[in-house]
Amino acid sequence: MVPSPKTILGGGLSGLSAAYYLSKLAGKEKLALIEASNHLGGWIKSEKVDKEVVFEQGPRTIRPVGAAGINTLNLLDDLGLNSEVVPITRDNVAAKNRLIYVNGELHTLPNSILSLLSKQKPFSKPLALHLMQDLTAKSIKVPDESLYDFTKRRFGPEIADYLIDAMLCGICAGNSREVSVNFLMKKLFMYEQKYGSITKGVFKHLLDKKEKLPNRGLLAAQAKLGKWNVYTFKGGMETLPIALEGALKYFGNTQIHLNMKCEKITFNNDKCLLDLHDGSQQDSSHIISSIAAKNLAYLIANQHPDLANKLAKIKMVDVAVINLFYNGNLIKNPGFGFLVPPKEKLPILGVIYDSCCHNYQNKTVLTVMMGGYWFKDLFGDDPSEETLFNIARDNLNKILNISDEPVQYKVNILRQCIPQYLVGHQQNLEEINKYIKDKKLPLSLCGASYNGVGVNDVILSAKNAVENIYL
Ligand SMILES: Cc1cc2nc3c(=O)[nH]c(=O)nc-3n(C[C@H](O)[C@H](O)[C@H](O)COP(=O)(O)OP(=O)(O)OC[C@H]3O[C@@H](n4cnc5c(N)ncnc54)[C@H](O)[C@@H]3O)c2cc1C
Ligand SMILES: C=Cc1c2[nH]c(c1C)Cc1[nH]c(c(CCC(=O)O)c1C)Cc1[nH]c(c(C)c1CCC(=O)O)Cc1[nH]c(c(C)c1C=C)C2
Repeated sequence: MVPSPKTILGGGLSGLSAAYYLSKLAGKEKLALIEASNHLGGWIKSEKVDKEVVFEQGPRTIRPVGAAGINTLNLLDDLGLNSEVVPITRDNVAAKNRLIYVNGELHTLPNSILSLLSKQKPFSKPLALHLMQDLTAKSIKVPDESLYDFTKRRFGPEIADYLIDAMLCGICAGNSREVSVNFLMKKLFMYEQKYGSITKGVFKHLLDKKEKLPNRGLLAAQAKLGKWNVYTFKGGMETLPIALEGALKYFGNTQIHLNMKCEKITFNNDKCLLDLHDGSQQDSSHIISSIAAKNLAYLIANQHPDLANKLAKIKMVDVAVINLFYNGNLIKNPGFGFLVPPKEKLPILGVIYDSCCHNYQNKTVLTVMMGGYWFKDLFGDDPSEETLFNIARDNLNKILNISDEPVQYKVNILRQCIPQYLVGHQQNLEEINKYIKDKKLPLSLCGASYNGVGVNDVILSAKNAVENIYL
């Protein structure tokens, strides 16, 4: 009898990465990858609109640091993508200039020791003094807390309102009053809980061994030596899923099924059965689910309602992405882009200056992101593309003083695209993993819903999920 294949559910970046790592470990074992849409890469979509200009719908830059950052660079080495990478080094304006729009003005966020020590708008005193509030702030014992409450308690309201609120918009389009402190500041929160202040924790841990990092391949070594801040790809981010798909085809042991939504999963002893959109069924010895937790919840709800309830707690938000391309250099103060803290009550979350990262000559390419946690309140259930475009253009015209019309633009509404790690996320994750372990379900989880929403995180989550099967 032919053994049932291991199945990867979802063909986004995490599903493709899981298939890649699994292919390398599985030897001759057959694998299946099931993807609901006709496209591999999930939210990663790059559309070429002229000779050099690319409209990115999803991610556009990757960080090269930490274990997860090195892991991605090593994967790029393996895939032979070295010559496709475009580094943005720490001395590049796109790395140094990150802006926020507050009180009708754009302000550069502090990017050097000197700028931490001097008073800079919109802050009422030097940032260093805000940070020093931690020394005298009263500590409280709590199991988890919102990012907003934590930063307001430790550093004061200006840091929470301008810096943290804006940063959270620029990473998960979320509300810092609901997102867990562990999402961005796990270590700092642990220091406060253990030692009474972040500063004390930092000093106590100064001599700690550094995080164990994987060996650096060629690209990771170049990134360190060359002081890369972030990087992207010449032909756009889709270069990565395309290369992963190519590698899977080369290995030849993964059958990729596109347009094949999974509608139900039934676990039976140590086997699983997937009901597919076309009425067929797929037997599987193990499922690696890379789809959003709330989508997985729906598939298992009948048989495992308790697990489904826990998975469904991991909420997602909608983001409208408006790419615009203009002739000429329209950005007076180049940089990475700007974020708008929610306190400003504007209908946009932020704008990325894509042309600054790619060094396009005499062209301006911008991406406006809108909605997130506030999508429905701002735009209702089903805003038209025209409405969203007009809002994006009017805000750009006002904030960047642009009077030209774009040569081209594109509006996409990314429904349920970014997970929100709400207060209690960590505990919920532990309960999810315990349930799967206790019931001995042949199920592994990876993707943006669990241990980090960035490109690096989802690739590493896939690698860990695969390696844990073979432990
Ligand atoms: C607007 C935006 C900007 C971003 N910017 C950055 C950035 O600059 N840097 C960075 O590091 N990260 C960024 N990210 C995050 C990063 O892009 C994502 O976290 C990552 O791409 C998620 O990959 P994934 O595979 O986990 O999920 P997805 O991309 O959601 O893939 C899941 C796949 O599963 C499929 N699927 C779902 N249900 C089923 C089913 N029932 N049956 C079969 N298939 C199914 C879907 O069709 C999809 O293809 C951004 C994300 C967004 C949305
Ligand atoms: C306004 C909406 C969004 C912008 N980017 C994202 C959203 C939802 C998504 C996103 N951006 C980054 C990540 C990865 C985080 C990681 O763990 O690596 C994700 C999921 C990268 C990022 N972008 C900004 C920051 C501060 C970061 C964190 C890492 C880094 O330092 O590079 C800034 C930023 N994001 C957006 C804008 C307009 C912006 C402006 C300064 C858009």
